[in-house]
Amino acid sequence: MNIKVLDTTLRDGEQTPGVSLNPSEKLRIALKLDEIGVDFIEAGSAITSEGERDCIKTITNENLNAEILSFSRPLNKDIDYCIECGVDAVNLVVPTSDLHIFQKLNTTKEELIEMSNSAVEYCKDHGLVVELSAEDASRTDVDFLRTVFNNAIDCGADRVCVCDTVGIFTPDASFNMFNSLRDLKVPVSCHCHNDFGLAVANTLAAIKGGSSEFHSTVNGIGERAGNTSFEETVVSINSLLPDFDTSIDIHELYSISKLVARLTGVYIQPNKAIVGENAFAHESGIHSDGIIKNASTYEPITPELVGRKRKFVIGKHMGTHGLNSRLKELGLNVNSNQLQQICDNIKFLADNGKTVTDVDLQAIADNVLNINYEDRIKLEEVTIVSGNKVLPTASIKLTIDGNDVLEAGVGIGPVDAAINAVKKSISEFADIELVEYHVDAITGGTDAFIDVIVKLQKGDQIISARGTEPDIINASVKAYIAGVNRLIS
Ligand SMILES: CC(=O)SCCNC(=O)CCNC(=O)[C@H](O)C(C)(C)COP(=O)(O)OP(=O)(O)OC[C@H]1O[C@@H](n2cnc3c(N)ncnc32)[C@H](O)[C@@H]1OP(=O)(O)O
Ligand SMILES: CC(=O)C(=O)O
Repeated sequence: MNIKVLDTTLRDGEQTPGVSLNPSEKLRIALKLDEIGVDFIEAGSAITSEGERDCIKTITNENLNAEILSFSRPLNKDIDYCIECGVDAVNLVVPTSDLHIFQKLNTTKEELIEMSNSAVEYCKDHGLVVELSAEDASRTDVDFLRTVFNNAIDCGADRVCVCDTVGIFTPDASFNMFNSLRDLKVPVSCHCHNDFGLAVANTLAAIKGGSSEFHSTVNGIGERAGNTSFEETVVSINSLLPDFDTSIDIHELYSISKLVARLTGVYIQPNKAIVGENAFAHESGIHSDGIIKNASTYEPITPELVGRKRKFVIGKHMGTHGLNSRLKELGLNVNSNQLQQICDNIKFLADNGKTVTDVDLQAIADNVLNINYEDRIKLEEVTIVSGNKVLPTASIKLTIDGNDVLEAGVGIGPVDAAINAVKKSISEFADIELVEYHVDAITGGTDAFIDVIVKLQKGDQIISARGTEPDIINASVKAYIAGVNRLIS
C-alpha cells in the first residue's frame, strides 16, 4: 500500500524557535521536496505575516506536482489569507481535547463542532481541499473525536488527521487509535511530535493501524523536540514495513537533509539515523573488518540507498583492516609491518586525546614509509583588517612551488576573508571546496589554544586537516593550507 507524505518542514518545521525562512529559501526547499516525490507540502501559515504570505505565494506560483497547503485555524480570516495565497488545500487545525477546548479556546464542545463545520463549508465553497487536523487528538475522548471527524466529513472534509500534539502516544496507543478509526469514509493521517523520542515509532504504528498518510519534517525539526523525521520514516517504511511504500526517491534524502540544515541553521547531531555524519561511519576495528568482509554485518541498509558513502574513521578503536582500507583510499600501499607501525602510532596519539585527521595519518605514513614530502604551498604572511565598521579584509602572502604569491580577500568575518584570500591564490590550479569547518577552544578561556579541523573536497576525495594556534585566523589558514597541500600532492 502506498503511504502519502505530507511534509510540514516549511510550517511546523519552521516553528523551531529561531528559524525563519525567506521566500527564496522556502522555494528551494519546496522545489526539492516536490522533485523527490512528496505528495503534499504544507508551505506555511498564511495568517502569520505578510512575509509568510509572500513565501507561500512564491511556492504556489510554481505549479508544483505536490498539493500545496497552508495551516489555518477554523476562522474565516485565516481561510481568506489561504485563498489569497492561491493554495490548493488547507490544513484546518481544530483543537479537540477538553483541555484545549475549555482552557485554550474558552468555548464548549457544541460551539467547537459548529466552528469546525462552518470552516469546512467555507473552505469547500472556495474550492479548497480540506485536511481537518484534530489538535491534541491523542488526549481527546475517542467518541468525541469521531463526532468531530464525522461532522467534518459530512461537510466535505477530504482527509482527517490525528495529531499527537505533545508527543504522548506510545506505539500501542497509536496503533489502537488508528485501528479504531479505520471505518471513517476519508483517508486518515497522523501527525506526531517527538517529546519522548517516539515520533517515528508512533508514526509507523499509526500506519500499521490504518493511517494512509503521515506528516513529517526534514531532519525532524519543529516545535520543542520536533516532529516525525521525514527521512527516518521513509527509510523505515521502505526497509522495515514490507506491506507499505511511499513515492519518495530515497537516494535524495541526504541531499535534502543537508539543504534544510544549511538553510535553517539547525544542524543535526552526528549520531542521527540515516542523515547524521556517523550513520555510515565506522571506527571500531571489529566492525570495519566485518564490513570489509560483508557490509551487512554492521550496516542494516547500504549508504548508497540514501545517497551516502561509507567511511572508515581513524582513531583509537580502529584495527588494521579498516586502517588499510583508508590508506588505500589515500593512495598509500603498505606492507603488514608498516601497517602495524602506523596503527601503533595512531593509537599512541589517540590515547593522548588527539583526534587524528587524514593529514596526521598521511604524515605518520610518510614517516613510516620514509617518504620525503614537501609542502607545495607555504604560508609566509597573513594580515587581517576587521572591526565593527569595516568589511573584514585579509591579505595573504604564500609561496607556491617556490614562487611568491600575494592575494587579498574579503568575507563575512576575518576567518572567511583569510580563507577567501587563500582560495583566490590557488584557484588556478586547485578546485577545492571547504565542506566542513569545526573550531574548539582547547582550554576554554579567551587565551586558549584554538583547534580548527577542516574537511576539504577535491573531486571525489575528502580529507580532514587540523591547525592549532593561539589565534583563530592562523589556525584556520594553517588547517586549510595543510589540507590543500595533501589534496594536491
Ligand atoms: C499545534 C500547532 O502547531 S498550531 C500552529 C502554531 N503556529 C503558530 O502559532 C504560528 C503562527 N501564529 C501566529 O502568527 C499568531 O499566533 C496568529 C497570527 C495566528 C495569532 O496571533 P494573535 O491574534 O496575536 O493571537 P495569539 O497568537 O497571541 O493567541 C492565539 C489565539 O488563537 C486562538 N486559537 C488557537 N488555536 C486556535 C484554533 N485552532 N482555532 C481557533 N482559534 C485558535 C487562541 O485561543 C487565541 O485566541 P484569543 O486571542 O481569542 O485568546
Ligand atoms: C497541528 C499541529 O501541528 C499539532 O497538533 O501538532
